[in-house]
Amino acid sequence: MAAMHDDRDTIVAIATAPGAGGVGIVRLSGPRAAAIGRALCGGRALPVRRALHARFVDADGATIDDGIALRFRAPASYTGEDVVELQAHGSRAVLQQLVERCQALGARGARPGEFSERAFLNGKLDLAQAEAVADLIAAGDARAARAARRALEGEFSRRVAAIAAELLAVRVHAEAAIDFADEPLDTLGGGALRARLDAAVDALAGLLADAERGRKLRDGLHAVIVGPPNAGKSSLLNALAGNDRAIVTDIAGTTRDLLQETVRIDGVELTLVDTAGLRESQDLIEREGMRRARDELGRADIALVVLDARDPGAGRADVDAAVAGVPTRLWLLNKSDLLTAPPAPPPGMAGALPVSARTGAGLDALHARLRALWQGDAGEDAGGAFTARARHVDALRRAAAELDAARDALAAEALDLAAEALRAGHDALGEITGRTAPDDLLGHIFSTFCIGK
Ligand SMILES: Nc1nc2c(ncn2[C@@H]2O[C@H](COP(=O)(O)OP(=O)(O)OP(=O)(O)O)[C@@H](O)[C@H]2O)c(=O)[nH]1
Ligand SMILES: [K+]
Ligand SMILES: [Mg+2]
Repeated sequence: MAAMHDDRDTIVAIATAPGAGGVGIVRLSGPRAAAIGRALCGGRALPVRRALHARFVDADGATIDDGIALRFRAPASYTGEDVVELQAHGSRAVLQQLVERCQALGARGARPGEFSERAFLNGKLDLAQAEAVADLIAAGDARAARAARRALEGEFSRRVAAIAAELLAVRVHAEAAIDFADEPLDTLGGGALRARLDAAVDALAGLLADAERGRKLRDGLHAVIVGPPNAGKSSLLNALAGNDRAIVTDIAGTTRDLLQETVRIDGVELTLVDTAGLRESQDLIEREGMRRARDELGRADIALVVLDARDPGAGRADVDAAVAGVPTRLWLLNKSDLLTAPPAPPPGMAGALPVSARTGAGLDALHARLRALWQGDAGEDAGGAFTARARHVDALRRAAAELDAARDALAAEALDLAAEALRAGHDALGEITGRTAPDDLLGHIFSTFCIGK
């Protein structure tokens, strides 16, 4: 991990959210933070970790505002550097003047996420923990916030690090055995080696499953609405979202492009994507729409399959093929308002729900079904759940593939191949905590943070 950099510049930003508030905070970090803070407080030295009530003054001593100054000495601060926080009245004009005064005194405006980036570079947080800071700030409900806290506290990182350490040990053992290639592996502790690798494979599989749940906790569920033309897909999107975003007409093939809406149903964040109806068509635009629909299904947690309740078999073949790979499929028999008797459940559509996008009938049952799915998927908050990101899941999957390769290589007594796969698996895990993350990935991650964080 990088050592602390005393040659770094000192950065400044407003740390509180835009808009007026009772209190607003300006944060400084870097070697000149204490000196700049002192100058702003009219030359009064800032005590460490104690509140100082002070007047904040400009260059000619005129008061900008009065408030509280707090100083943290490196390395015992959020960034690991000298940090000063100025709490003033939460006026944008006041906070901006304080920032400008800090800049005149030698600080530089911080880039988005730069405080967290410095915390990462100074070893205060690993990358997954820094990402958890951003996830905590963005958490939409208490459960997501608790899960982000757990990731921030290192719950996720510790499990990654434990597996990484195990892989390193197995690799060292395998590399040592390469020098004795004439001897059978079993006389060189091959059995123990395989057992350790098997245990690491199991631990990684468990972590991957938890990270996939954590990804859903963070991102919500991704539901794609599909079905034959005119079944009422766009009408259903509008009914669930409570607006009229999607164009609805009685012309088959109305929807061409993907249309996305984020809705919150019983506390569950759901991304809904409306798609073009699936059918044989020579129309170029419509075909491109269907291609996009199929593509989108590749990212779906749930397919909401909308069928016309009066003829649920119509167009089924295209739809069944398109949703075959989606983890969860929910069959909706729409336009149930046009039926005189409840529809008989069609074959192969266990648990099909009659609904009506027009009258709203059955939508409560659909909400309940989605909620149950969410709880089954993301897990009840029984403890241990942590937030994770798609990039973490991806890295864990790559690590798992490398471990499989290492296992095969060990079985074939190809020790050099096994060692190579173990190294690649170890590197994939290192991307999660940032140990082996390339600079452009780091830059990308921190640039998505807000300024002042
Ligand atoms: N009676 C009744 N009509 C509905 C219902 N849902 C949709 N419709 C009607 O069915 C027609 C098609 O609705 P859309 O929502 O455009 O259907 P779609 O599946 O998005 O159609 P495409 O985008 O063309 O594939 C419209 O005339 C709607 O008013 C419903 O629940 N009941
Ligand atoms: K239509
Ligand atoms: Mg439509």
